[in-house]
Amino acid sequence: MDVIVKPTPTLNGEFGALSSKNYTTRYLLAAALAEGTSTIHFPAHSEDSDAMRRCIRDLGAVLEEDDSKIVIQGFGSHPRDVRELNVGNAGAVLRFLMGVTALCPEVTFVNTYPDSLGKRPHDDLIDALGQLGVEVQHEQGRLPITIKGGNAKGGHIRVSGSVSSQYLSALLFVTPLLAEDSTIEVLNDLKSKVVIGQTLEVLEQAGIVIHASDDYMSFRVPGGQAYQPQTYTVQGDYPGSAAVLAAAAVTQSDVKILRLMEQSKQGERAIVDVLRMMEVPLTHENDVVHVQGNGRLKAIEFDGDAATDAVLAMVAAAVFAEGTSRFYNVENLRYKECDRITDYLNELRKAGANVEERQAEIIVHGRPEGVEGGVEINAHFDHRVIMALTVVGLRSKEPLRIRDAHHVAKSYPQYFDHLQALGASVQWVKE
Ligand SMILES: O=C(O)C1=C[C@@H](OP(=O)(O)O)[C@@H](O)[C@H](O)C1
Ligand SMILES: C=C(OP(=O)(O)O)C(=O)O
Repeated sequence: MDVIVKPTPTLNGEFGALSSKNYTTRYLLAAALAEGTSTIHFPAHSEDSDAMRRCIRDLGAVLEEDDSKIVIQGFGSHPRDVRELNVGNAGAVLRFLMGVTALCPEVTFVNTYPDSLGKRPHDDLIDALGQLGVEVQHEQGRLPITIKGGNAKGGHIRVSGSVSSQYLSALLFVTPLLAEDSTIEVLNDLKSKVVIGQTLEVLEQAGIVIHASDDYMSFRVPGGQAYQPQTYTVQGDYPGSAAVLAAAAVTQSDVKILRLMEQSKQGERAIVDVLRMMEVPLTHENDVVHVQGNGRLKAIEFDGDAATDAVLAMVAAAVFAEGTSRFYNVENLRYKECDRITDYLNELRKAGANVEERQAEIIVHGRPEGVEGGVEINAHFDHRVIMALTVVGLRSKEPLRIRDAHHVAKSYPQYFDHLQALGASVQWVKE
């Protein structure tokens, strides 16, 4: 399915933010790893969170869900012996479960998105699992991947953090369940470091003890622990909301998004500070972000690693800013659903934006007068490319047609409904 995005001068209205993808995947996993019954209120519904639901069910968890909560009977440290798992296109789900299946005799993760997740590297995690005595079969570090676990006991593990924080999160989820204590040493840089704060927060809520250094570069994990069944409540999602806030920033708007916690550990809450630095009129009080956009924005410089999943939305806003913006320290955007630097900037250029790339930087020469539009956009299987190009389309002179926009459902299936409710001219069309 494609979406046609037409120029839309004004957006008005309010709605509750979608539920956080990162917290939903973590709570589902923590509940599955507990023996006993856990409840998760307001879990996210999207392809990625559904992938985690499907896989923990396959591994032996029992799930019962109604409109507002999911009740999970976990399998504790004894997942069922399954042959295959299908994580769809969900990177975090794959990596977390590659860790957990170190407890299983033999599981194959199948490759259902060869052009997206199928291209992403997992070498650093494969290497770390090898240090735990887990045999991993793989295609040059990529899917399909077979994990032959069952013998992992714990010990000293070194893992590189220079490509993704998800490898470290995977180890933090599984090592507490191993018989012996573990120490984890992070080599090189740790990208998306703030996300580790979310992992540690959830582990602590599940009663797991981890001793982390202040810089998150080394960890001591006592073995033989048990996840406690818990009641969790999922907070609103900043990465998805960032795109709607960017849309409000580039139009004449009066838009409120509710349920966005000021004290959240989601790094992407930086969208609020970034838009403020761009001089977009907004407030953030009582978990409500209120944007009263006037369409005028100022260029900024920003370290994107702190807010990795909101950078594309920030860049989309910068397309219309006065001056040149620079988003630096973003190399790991290249290892996501697509190459979010080269592929994304190619699509932005098609739409008429003036952008430049470096290996680890995106540079945007703003065009406050608007961009031409009138072209077809390749989504590259990437929900965040789809959301960001939609922001650009709202302020293009001619409509943008975003091909295969249904991939937005990876994280935010209601994105276009929410925008329509605000008055955006967006319309689904069959190919
Ligand atoms: O741990 C997680 O849930 C995630 C970590 C981040 O990935 P990287 O650590 O690869 O940057 C982020 O982009 C992804 O959407 C979710
Ligand atoms: C990169 C993302 O997800 P994942 O790595 O889990 O596929 C994302 O949601 O933008």
